[in-house]
Order: sequence, then structure tokens, then C-alpha cells
Amino acid sequence: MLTLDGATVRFGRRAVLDAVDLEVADHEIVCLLGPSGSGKSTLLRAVAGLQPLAGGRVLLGGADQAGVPVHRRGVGLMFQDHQLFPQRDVGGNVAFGLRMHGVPRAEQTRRVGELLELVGLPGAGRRAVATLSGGEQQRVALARALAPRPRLLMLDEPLGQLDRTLRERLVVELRGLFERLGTTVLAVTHDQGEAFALADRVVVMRDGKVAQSGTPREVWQRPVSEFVARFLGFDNVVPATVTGEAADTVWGKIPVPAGSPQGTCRLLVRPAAVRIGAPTDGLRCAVESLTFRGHHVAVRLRPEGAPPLEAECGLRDAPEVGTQVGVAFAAQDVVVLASADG
Ligand SMILES: Nc1ncnc2c1ncn2[C@@H]1O[C@H](COP(=O)(O)OP(=O)(O)OP(=O)(O)O)[C@@H](O)[C@H]1O
Repeated sequence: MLTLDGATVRFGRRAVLDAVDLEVADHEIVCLLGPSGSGKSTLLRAVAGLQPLAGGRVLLGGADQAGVPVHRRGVGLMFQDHQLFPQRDVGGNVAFGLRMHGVPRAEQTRRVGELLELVGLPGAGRRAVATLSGGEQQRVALARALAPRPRLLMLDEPLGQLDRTLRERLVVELRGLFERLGTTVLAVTHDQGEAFALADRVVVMRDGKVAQSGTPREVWQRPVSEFVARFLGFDNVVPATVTGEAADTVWGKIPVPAGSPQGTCRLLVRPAAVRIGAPTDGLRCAVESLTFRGHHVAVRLRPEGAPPLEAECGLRDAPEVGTQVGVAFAAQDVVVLASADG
């Protein structure tokens, strides 16, 4: 459906999109994830035709889009600040793209009704935009973007301004809706939870380049680099030397999965790999702090003469702050990272 082939965008001398290759298949939901300024929105704008390329190509359905204006690309866009037209009612907003495409009025009315039903706002066509909650406005913006049946729907921080609970609910609804409609989606978010819940595939960006692309499970289980691991919120990343099935680290010898690459590397030790036991067993640490996270407790440990170590455990197993514990490591939650890229 969508192919980026060496797509490059420059602002001045800086490549904000740096020779990016990316494929989005029909019916696929791809989420671009990455820190602020990594080029996510620029990529969407380049695909939409709002941002000229300094090099490379954007192809939609196999056709090079060079010179094709925004309104002829057949892509739908929904931006963060969904910008509904305040003077039009809900129906008028949803029908906007249909009017632009010269869809007959009766067909417009039918389609608007259908879409409002789909996004969970049946019968809201006559309501004034100002009377809607943030979440409802977001749904109207989505219905408006879907109305012209774009071959590719692009969402830029679609749920950005909503509170966490509403976002978590809507993201599940969105995924169901896109699956039912068979919509091809390219979405941008800086919220990894949102990306992982919505996407078939996650693309992590860094400085205008793709740092990693894979299913949510692949990226979560096997981040390819220290950058991706840290971006996902993992703090236990240290230099290591792997020999056989063990790594030498500042935290002592840590077992690694069979078949791991050998030699010097960075090692990711997921909090789940850190098993807390009696102070006489394993690496001795002081318990520095506990953070309650719903179903588990994040435990910050301070080993003697080594950097802090993040662990996690069940609510009932949480040690007391200030006590001493011993730590062992479980190989299945240890990942040898392919590159030491800081
Ligand atoms: N019109 C412009 N002129 C100059 N620099 C720009 C312009 N638009 C974007 N940039 C710069 O390009 C870089 C990438 O911006 P972009 O908006 O694509 O990042 P992003 O990953 O979407 O970030 P965020 O998550 O903060 O929205 C940023 O450093 C930004 O300041």
C-alpha cells in the first residue's frame, strides 16, 4: 500500500528524515514511535504531500507520488488538535470530506449516520461541537477522517489530549474499528502503551532514521539496541562481555539465553529477570525504594559499588525499604543487545 524508498526531508542542512525505507501493507496498522523531534510527524506530512522530499520516493499503491497534490493522494489525516469546525454541527463536520468530493447529499446523510454509529455516537449529527466532551470530539474527528474512505488513514497523536483511562479504552475500540473496516493505518504516538495496543507493527524512530521495526511483541521482547531498550523504559542496561551462556557485568556474572551473541555488548536485564531472595544469596543489595504499579511493585535496588538495579515483584513479595536482600538473575529475561550505540 505505502512504500517509502530512501525518503529524505531536510530543514536547512539537517536531515529530519534521513533516507527512510518503510513499507505498510494493505490492512496493516503501523505505529511510529520515538522521542520528540525524531521525525515522526515529518514522515506523515511527507506521505500526505504536505512536506516536499529532498530525496527518495513515496509510493502509494505502487505509484510514485512526486507531484501529486495532497487532495489527490487518497490519504486521510487526523492531527493531534483535531480542529473540528466549531460553526458546523457534528454531521456537518463528518460530511466535510464527502462534500469536497462531490458526494450527493442523500449519500452524505447515509454515510454520516453510518460513521457516527461506527464511532459510538449514533444520532449525534445535530449536536453542536462545543457540547461534546474531548473524547467525543476525538471520535467525530475520526469519523470525519474515515468518511471519504481513504486508502490510508494517518493519525498524528490521535488520542494525545485525552486522559489516560479514556485513551486506554479508545485505543482498544480503535483497533477493533480498523480491523472491521480493513483500514490501513499509519499512526504517530510518543506513548508506547498506545502504540503497542494499537499496532500490528511498531516502528521506533531516532534522529530521522528507523531504529527498529517489528511486531509489538518482537520490539518489546528483543529491543535491538540500547537506545530502543531505554526508550521503552528499561534502565538496567550495562556494558558486558558474553562468554558461552554467561555475561560479565558490574553486577557480577549474569546468565544469558543459549545462542546469544558472544563478546562485548550491552546487556539488558529486564526487571523481571531480577529475582529477590535472602541477603546471603547472590548479589547483595539495599532496597532503596518501592513504586506500586497496580499488579506489581517496581523495586529499586542499590548493589554495593555498582549502579542501581531495577527489579519487580508481586505485591505480597515486596521487600521493606532499607533492608538488605540478595539477587539472582533469570536468563530468559536477559537480552544481549546487538549494538552499543549509547
Ligand atoms: N518547518 C520546519 N522548519 C524547521 N524545522 C522543522 C520544521 N518542522 C519540523 N522541524 C524540526 O524537525 C524535527 C522533527 O520534527 P517532527 O515534528 O517530525 O518530530 P516528531 O518526532 O513528530 O516530534 P514530536 O513527538 O515532538 O511531535 C524537529 O527537530 C523539528 O524541530
